[in-house]
Amino acid sequence: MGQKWEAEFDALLVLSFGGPEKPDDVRPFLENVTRGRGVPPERLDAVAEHYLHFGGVSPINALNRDIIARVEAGLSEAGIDLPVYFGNRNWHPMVEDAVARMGADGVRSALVFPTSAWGGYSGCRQYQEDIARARATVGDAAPHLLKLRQYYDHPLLIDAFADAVRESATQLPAATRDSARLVFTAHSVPVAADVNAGPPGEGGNLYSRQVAEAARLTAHAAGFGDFDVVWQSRSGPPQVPWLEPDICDHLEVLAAQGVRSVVNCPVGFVSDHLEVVWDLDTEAREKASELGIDFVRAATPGTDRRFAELVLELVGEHLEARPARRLGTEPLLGSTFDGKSCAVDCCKAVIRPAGRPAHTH
Ligand SMILES: CC1=C(CCC(=O)O)c2cc3nc(cc4[nH]c(cc5[nH]c(cc1n2)c(C)c5CCC(=O)O)c(CCC(=O)O)c4C)C(CCC(=O)O)=C3C
Ligand SMILES: [Fe+2]
Repeated sequence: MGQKWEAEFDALLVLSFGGPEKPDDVRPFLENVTRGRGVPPERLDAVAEHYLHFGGVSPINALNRDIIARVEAGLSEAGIDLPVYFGNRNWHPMVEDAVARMGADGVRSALVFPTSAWGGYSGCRQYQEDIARARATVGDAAPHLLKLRQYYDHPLLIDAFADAVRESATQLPAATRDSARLVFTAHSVPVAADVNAGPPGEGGNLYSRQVAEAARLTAHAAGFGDFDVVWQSRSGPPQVPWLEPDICDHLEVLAAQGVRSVVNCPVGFVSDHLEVVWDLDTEAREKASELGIDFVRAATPGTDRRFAELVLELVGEHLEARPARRLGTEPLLGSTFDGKSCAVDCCKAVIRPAGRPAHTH
């Protein structure tokens, strides 16, 4: 069985978002991210500050290299000879360069592991577009690329989050630990993008539905009955509605209800990206402290050994036709060939020029 797979796929590409690795990278990186997306310049200045606060270095590339090292170790332990490549949408190593190198190395056909677990435009379809663009750029030498599926409810991911929730709760002061409120966060997106998320005619909101389901599964596994799902890291002009409430506004509501401690689980992020270390560990923590709330943030799963095992399992679904292990019931999509979308208009982009109101006549 392994032979059949090794004949069909001769490499694995880890496809991610990318981030700056020195101060001079920050502006060009942000321009790549926001080209044509209507993010106001004030927001870009603020986000540039966040990166510069950390010396102009995003944690994301190093975290992805760690994941790749563990995946390579797992593959070699399993006796699978499959070289792993690394490419990003927005910063070096760029996916176009990775795909060019794969072609030059004689790779004909490869699997692609995306570092986003989710459906939706930003979390899924845009990665399909990256694959299609990279193949088009490289031309005839480009390998065929099969993107692996969404994995937001994989038991290895949920277990890693649940252990992290339990572990971070133990860091709360004994006096407020037992009454702690569990608050999940994921990256906000425009409401219109969430409405478009999923195949047309299947109810929409695929991203927020998957986030809600992952939160429920994690809370249950961690032994919490009550929990909230809120959002973080909004951008875009103020008149465009995004998923709400924001974590910081929600902390005010919780404080007014008498909540004295919060366990925050960034269920929407696989690693400690800048959004985690800035928007949560800096801004939300400061807000909580102003409100007199004890605040702890659960670890992300990227550094957990189970995350590399998850990558190997997804690869094994193609190697050995293993059934997809999952805990949830929401639609599970996102695996397509050569950057096609899952369906016509699946997770369609919402492009609106900066500053223009949603409805004009
Ligand atoms: C759903 C989602 C994920 C999760 C899925 C996935 O992982 O892909 C994600 C991940 C990430 N987003 C990241 C960074 C940024 N996202 C931005 C802007 C935006 N994100 C959006 C959504 C998402 N983003 C959206 C709808 C926008 C508006 C503009 C647009 O429609 O594209 C901007 C522009 C400035 C700002 O407004 O913040 C930056 C710098 C980084 C790297 C962080 C690091 O360096 O560690 C990562 C992993
Ligand atoms: Fe983002």
